[in-house]
Amino acid sequence: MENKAYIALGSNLGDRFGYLTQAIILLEGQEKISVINTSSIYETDPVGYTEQDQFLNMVIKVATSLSPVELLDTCLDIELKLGRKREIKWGPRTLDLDILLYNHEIVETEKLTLPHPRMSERAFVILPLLEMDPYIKLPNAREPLANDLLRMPDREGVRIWKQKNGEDVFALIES
Ligand SMILES: Nc1ncnc2c1ncn2[C@@H]1O[C@H](COP(=O)(O)OP(=O)(O)OP(=O)(O)O)[C@@H](O)[C@H]1O
Ligand SMILES: Nc1nc2c(c(=O)[nH]1)N=C(CO)CN2
Repeated sequence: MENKAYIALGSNLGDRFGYLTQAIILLEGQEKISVINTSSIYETDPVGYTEQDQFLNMVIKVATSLSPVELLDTCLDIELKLGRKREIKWGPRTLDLDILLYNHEIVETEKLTLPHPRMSERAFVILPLLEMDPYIKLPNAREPLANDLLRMPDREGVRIWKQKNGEDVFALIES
């Protein structure tokens, strides 16, 4: 499990907390994935398509022996298992899993882009990511990601919903 990846989770339909929890359990249940850290959970105003309910968002860090594309396919499978339907672009969803970073790799294919192309514009991604790794820098970036947050107008739309206490990865979803 030599590779490290960050995955963003989002849900704004139905039992939002239940979907995030199930996603983490299903990821951890994969033989080639181990969840090694989780952020707090944030409640966030919808971005892009704004006529929809608030999201719960969080970021997790995994160790994996899957390739980036295999990890993406696993995430897409889990989205489907948890009832994801693709209807409106950027619209409501039971579960969204986006791979933010995979080691320091840069990938630009039709199926997968790494780092995730919209991550540095999204306070609902950057805040939970910085909570876990405050000095993180994207591959090829000149400045740490924290500097992007300072320039961001929508960070007021991101509030802690369930604070992570302690170091145990599963403390958050078991409490
Ligand atoms: N880093 C990535 N993580 C997840 N999916 C990606 C990534 N790069 C490209 N994709 C592709 O994006 C496709 C569409 O993803 P999805 O429908 O979840 O988009 P979205 O979540 O609505 O919008 P956004 O991509 O802006 O978050 C996926 O099927 C996948 O092939
Ligand atoms: N607050 C918030 N807004 C969004 C989100 C999300 O996860 N959280 N996901 C989107 C499509 O990926 C579009 N807009």
